[in-house]
Parts: sequence; structure tokens; C-alpha cells
Amino acid sequence: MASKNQYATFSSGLKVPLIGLGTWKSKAGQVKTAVMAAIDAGYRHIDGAFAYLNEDEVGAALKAKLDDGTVKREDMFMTTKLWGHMMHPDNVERSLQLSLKDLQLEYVDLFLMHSPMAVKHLDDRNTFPVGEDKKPLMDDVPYTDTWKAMEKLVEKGMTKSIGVSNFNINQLKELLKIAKVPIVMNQVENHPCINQKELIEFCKSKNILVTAYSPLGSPDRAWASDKDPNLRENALVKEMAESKGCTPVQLLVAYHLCQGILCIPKSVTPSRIEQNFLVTLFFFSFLLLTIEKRPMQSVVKEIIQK
Ligand SMILES: NC(=O)C1=CN([C@@H]2O[C@H](COP(=O)(O)OP(=O)(O)OC[C@H]3O[C@@H](n4cnc5c(N)ncnc54)[C@H](OP(=O)(O)O)[C@@H]3O)[C@@H](O)[C@H]2O)C=CC1
Ligand SMILES: CC(=O)C(C)=O
Repeated sequence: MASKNQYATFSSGLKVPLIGLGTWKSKAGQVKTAVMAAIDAGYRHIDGAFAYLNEDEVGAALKAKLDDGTVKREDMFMTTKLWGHMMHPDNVERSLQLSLKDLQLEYVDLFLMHSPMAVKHLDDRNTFPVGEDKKPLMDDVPYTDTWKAMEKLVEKGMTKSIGVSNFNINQLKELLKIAKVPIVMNQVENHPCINQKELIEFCKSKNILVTAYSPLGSPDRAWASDKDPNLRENALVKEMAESKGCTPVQLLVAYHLCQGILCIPKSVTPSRIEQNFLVTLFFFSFLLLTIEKRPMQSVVKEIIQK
């Protein structure tokens, strides 16, 4: 089925669908259905990570959709991430091998360094090592050394591209000094209640695409509190969505796509997965509407002030 995706292009020339399906917190038994529903809905970009501990189910879903002919491997853009416990250069390749095995893939399209912070490697599946005091066991592994090990995996064909996540401007500057393979992506939290304008502008100036994670404010995260801003129920988001003829969540997704930022909303609910994808179909008109009526930035200011 021809997918109706809009694409951005990495500095390396590789195209990436603007909208992807997030899979963090997607529980065992739900992930396979969610990923299959997403692919049926038209998604061609799945965001995953070793640390989500569900790549085996993501892989099973993709295999089912490859086997039934819905998609070919080259249609799909698959992301995985290197977690902090495997950032030592000696462990980087093994981490990607473990993800590829669970995903049942020969390669991924994007391999991200999940964050610049390393934690101790106790064993391959212990992603949150803690000491006797129950505090995280941090490790001092320079992310520049990790990056050099990631670059080798592009040469080996295990990943088409590499990037980072949760990097700030100074960390990106350090990495840019040594990177020989393009840093194509910085995946960071972004939504109207967090102002990443300076970081986004820096990334754009260096031809590094930005993906917004937790675009809906991650309401299902374990540490969510009812004192947090509720983006999906925000009065201005709702008002603007109504004026645009879309749902509040679709507005929150369009908010990114209109700025040329990729967006990876997570859902395990097929109807929501479909609803979120529809933004790719109308966001260009939405963009025109937004420009005509009120630039998205003015909306952001108002939301943040609410
Ligand atoms: N690189 C990094 O460090 C990080 C990366 N990420 C990535 O970003 C993805 C998205 O962020 P995440 O923090 O999961 O949360 P999101 O901001 O995407 O919010 C997910 C929540 O929104 C709900 N939801 C989704 N669509 C709709 C809809 N149309 N209407 C109403 N509710 C909806 C989901 O419900 P339900 O599932 O029940 O349908 C779920 O509870 C992650 O899954 C992960 O892939 C996230 C955090 C950090
Ligand atoms: C979910 C995720 O990617 C985190 C918390 O880094």
C-alpha cells in the first residue's frame, strides 16, 4: 500500500518519515498489535530502543507485516538506541547486535546514542545498575569514544545512519569536533511546555534533524503527576484544535511537523495510532491555515504562559 508519509532528508541523503510510532512503555502483549496497526495505518517509521525491553515484539510485528506483503524492508525506517550501560566502545557493537537480533533485522536505519551519560555495565540486560545505596552506578565513558565505535557500525552496514538523543548544544559542539560520520539526528523532548528553540535552531544550523519525543507530554510515564500541565486538555490547545478542525492531540503533533521537526507519538490504541498518523495528510494545509491565522509560535507563547 502506498504510504502517505511526508519525509525529511538527513544530511547523509537518507529520507526519514516525519511521523513515527513511539514504543516506550508499550507493554508486552500490546506492542505487536500496536506496531502492526501502525504499519496498516501508513506509518513507515518506528522509534525503539534497547532500553525499552520490547524490541522482540517490535521485531515480530515487523516480520508479520513483511511476510504478509504489507511492506518491504526498504519501505520501513527503524530506529534503535544505545543505552548508557553499553556505551563503553567494547560494548557498542554487541548492543546493536542484540537489538538487531530482537528486531529480526540485518540493519536499522538509525542508531542513536540514547544520552551522553554512561552507567556501569554489570550485564547486558541490566539497564539501571544501582549500588548498595540504591543510587544509579554512573560511569565515566566519554561519549566521543562511544561515537567513534558507532561510526564503525555504519561502515559495517549494521546501521544506515547514526545520531544522538538528549544532547545539549555544548555536547553537540564537542561531538562535532570529532565526528567523521554525520550526526544526522538529535532526539529530544519537545512540546509547547518546553522551549527548545535555541537547541532546535543550533541543530538546524548544523544540518542535524530534530525529533520531538514525548510530544504529548508523556502522560503515561510512571512519574506523571496531576500537577503537571495536561497538554491534551490544555484550553488553548483545545480551542485552536477546534478552530483547525482537528483533535488536540493532532494539533500537538502538527505543532512539530509544521516546524520541520519529526514527531514520534506513542500509542498502543489502534484508533489513536490512526488518528495521530492522519496529521501527515493535512499538516501542509494546517501549516497554511496556521500561517494565515496565527503563527504557531504565538500559540506556543500563550500555552506556556497558561
Ligand atoms: N530518546 C529518549 O530519551 C526518549 C524517547 N522517547 C520516545 O518518544 C516516544 C513518545 O513519547 P512518550 O514519552 O512515550 O509519550 P507521548 O508524549 O507520545 O504520550 C503517550 C501517551 O499519550 C497517549 N496518546 C497517544 N495518542 C493519543 C491520542 N490520539 N489521544 C489521546 N491520547 C493519546 C498514549 O496512550 P495509549 O498508549 O494508551 O493509547 C500514551 O498514554 C516514546 O514512546 C519513545 O519512543 C520518549 C522519551 C525519551
Ligand atoms: C524513555 C526513554 O527513552 C528514556 C526515559 O530515556
